[in-house]
Amino acid sequence: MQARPVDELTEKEARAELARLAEQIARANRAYHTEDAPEISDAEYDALKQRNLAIEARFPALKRADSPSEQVGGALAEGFAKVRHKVRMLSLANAFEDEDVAEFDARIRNFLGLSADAPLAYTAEPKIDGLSLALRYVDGILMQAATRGDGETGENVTENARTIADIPQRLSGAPEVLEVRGEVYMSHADFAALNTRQEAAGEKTFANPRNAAAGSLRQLDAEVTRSRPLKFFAYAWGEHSEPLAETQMGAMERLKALGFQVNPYTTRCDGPREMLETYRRIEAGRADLGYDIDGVVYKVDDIGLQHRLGYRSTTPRWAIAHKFPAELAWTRLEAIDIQVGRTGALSPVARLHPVTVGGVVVSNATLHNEDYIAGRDSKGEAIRGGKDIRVGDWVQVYRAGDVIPKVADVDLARRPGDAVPYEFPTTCPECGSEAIREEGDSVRRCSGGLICPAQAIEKLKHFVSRAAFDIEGLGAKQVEQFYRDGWIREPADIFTLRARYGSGIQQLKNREGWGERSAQNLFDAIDERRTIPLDRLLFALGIRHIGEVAARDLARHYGSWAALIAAIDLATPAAERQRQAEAAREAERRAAADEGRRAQLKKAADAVWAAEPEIAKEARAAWDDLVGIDGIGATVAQSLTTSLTQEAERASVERLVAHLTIEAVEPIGAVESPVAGKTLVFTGTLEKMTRAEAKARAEALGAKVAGSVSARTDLLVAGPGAGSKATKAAELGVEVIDEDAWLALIGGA
Ligand SMILES: NC(=O)c1ccc[n+]([C@@H]2O[C@H](COP(=O)([O-])OP(=O)(O)OC[C@H]3O[C@@H](n4cnc5c(N)ncnc54)[C@H](O)[C@@H]3O)[C@@H](O)[C@H]2O)c1
Ligand SMILES: [Zn+2]
Repeated sequence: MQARPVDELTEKEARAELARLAEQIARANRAYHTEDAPEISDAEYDALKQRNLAIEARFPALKRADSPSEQVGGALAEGFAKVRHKVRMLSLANAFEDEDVAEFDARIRNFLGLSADAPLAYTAEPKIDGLSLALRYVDGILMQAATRGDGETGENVTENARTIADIPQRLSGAPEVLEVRGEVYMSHADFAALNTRQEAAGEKTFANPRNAAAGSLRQLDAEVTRSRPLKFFAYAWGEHSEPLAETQMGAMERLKALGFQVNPYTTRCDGPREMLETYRRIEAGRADLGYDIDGVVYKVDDIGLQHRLGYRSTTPRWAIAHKFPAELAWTRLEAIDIQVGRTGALSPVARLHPVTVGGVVVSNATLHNEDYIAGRDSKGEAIRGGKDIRVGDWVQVYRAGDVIPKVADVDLARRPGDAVPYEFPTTCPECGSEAIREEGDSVRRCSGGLICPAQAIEKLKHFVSRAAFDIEGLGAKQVEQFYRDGWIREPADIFTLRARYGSGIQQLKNREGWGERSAQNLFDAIDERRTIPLDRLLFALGIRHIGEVAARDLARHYGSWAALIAAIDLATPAAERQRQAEAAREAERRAAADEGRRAQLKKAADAVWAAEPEIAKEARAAWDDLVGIDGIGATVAQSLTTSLTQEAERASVERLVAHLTIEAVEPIGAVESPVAGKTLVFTGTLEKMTRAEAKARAEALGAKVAGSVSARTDLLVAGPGAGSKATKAAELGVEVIDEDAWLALIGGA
């Protein structure tokens, strides 16, 4: 799907899109970081993050409280003890183009107040595609190893780390306290051998070396980790009782002297030109390294400057990851299959002649939707120069350290003479119901609803998934089996399973794969989930557009299931009216040629509301309240009201809820600091740091920095030459302090 250019978005569209992006990114993070099983490609993920950043840059006011640009990694997996990091473990900002590197240099000079020709050195080193690990040594003895987790708290994997040969158990000549950080990874050869062994043993194989490394390190049984050939490169440090060196290069040498592996391709560079040369050299040697790298990391060499530059919410200002472009290959498209998803979406899947892309054999790829196959985007505009995709075509497959590959291009010169345009089905291949494509939707959907077995099964799978009810022993496979046998047709049936079959556990025992013990465990696991937080329940229902983030927003707003349902019922007539008004407006918009007429028609559409005084005030208020929730918006609200008031669907939800105790959800906490939550203004000349640096420090401590003084200002930091702002602050009774007092307040220079 071709996304709309960010600078064409209206504020309303931007808000809705930020919500959607938060959703998609949260989901990808969970799959990738928590479950080691990514669902989208890295390139696709990076594109989502970039777009989110671009929209936030254009509409700073719309930035969400739970913005993905403020988060690192994913939730911790269950079963590990938690380790709170003394120094946060962060992510890296990305560069994709050469210009981004020059800009990175310019930004740093600007921040530090350095002229364009002042010397400024960097290091360039391969970005290892593994997972980061923090090793804590006290008096030279390895005491603790922790994964990054969400950056604040990681998983304790000490015993697992002790099994890795590259990780020294003892250091001599190290500072009293030293936390060494680096990347755990697996070589290509070890990865291939591991997959062969896994396959022979009938165990799951890994999609790529990164997943294999992450899955192997994060094992509850360290003996499993021992059997996996993991390696480790050191490249950073956390808490340390004395400095390692004055430069990044020096620190790497010191780490090497202490007995760590450091990457031999790390190079000192005198500026962007040398950085790009090093990037090209590392990229050219990539295939011969024997392990995966996904880019080059540049870091300011001078550690003193690194300290001054400091951090944004999730990334250091003094480093950036320059990513390699995605990997591509050509192969033949053998067939197009249609899969039916949870919301009835018909998704076309390309069956490919197997081809190796970036070290992974690819035989399926997504084709997105019917427009994509036809060579159009959702607006009807040409993509790929308008080339359609046909069975028999040679297609370009695109992958970037990822799992679901895509078809990016078609070679018309190699198109077989008898190839015909693909005809997208207009009935559901699973249940035969009509498949409808609504105005403005790029996806065709099966209209069968709950009678469509594909939708019912996908809904159930979603219901029991990790982020939803997470019922131990009831995975996708079991759900399919239970559905086929007619034991579970809808979520409520899960909670009556024991009542219906429990007395005769015999029945379950007689089935493939179930014993007395596992049946009993399943019933117990189900009982454990009879109490469920409201947000999880909402997410589990699998309503279109309601992902984890929207579910949490709704749960926080309404507090209880009863309040939510009451509000929805109340808002529904208004929702319907709104839908009609929008449909009218949309139809007119398409008909209207010129501005004047459009305005006239907009008025007419607005009149739909005006002409309906019987839509009670409360309905309107309930609707406004719903769409007013930060991050919800009309699309989510419509989906929620439509699905929860649709008769069969509502009945099914009511049957489910009757078995549950639903818990309220608490709001999130904030950073603790003397300026957290306060609004600050800087004015005059600061002498110890640039304005940018001061602002960054304040924001890192949870303060908001405003450009002008108002009644909402809590504190004015005024350097010499402060003018009208200081006067205004005095008038408003706002507290004014100087730079030294400011430094003292935030804990020194
Ligand atoms: N496919 C998906 O669904 C999905 C989801 C989430 C994240 N991702 C991928 O994960 C990455 C984003 O996650 P991220 O927050 O870990 O950011 P990142 O991988 O872009 O950068 C930060 C990480 O780089 C690693 N690193 C490797 N070599 C390094 C070196 N020499 N110096 C410093 N750091 C080095 C560290 O582990 C560090 O935490 C991206 O590549 C993204 O595409 C993919
Ligand atoms: Zn169907």
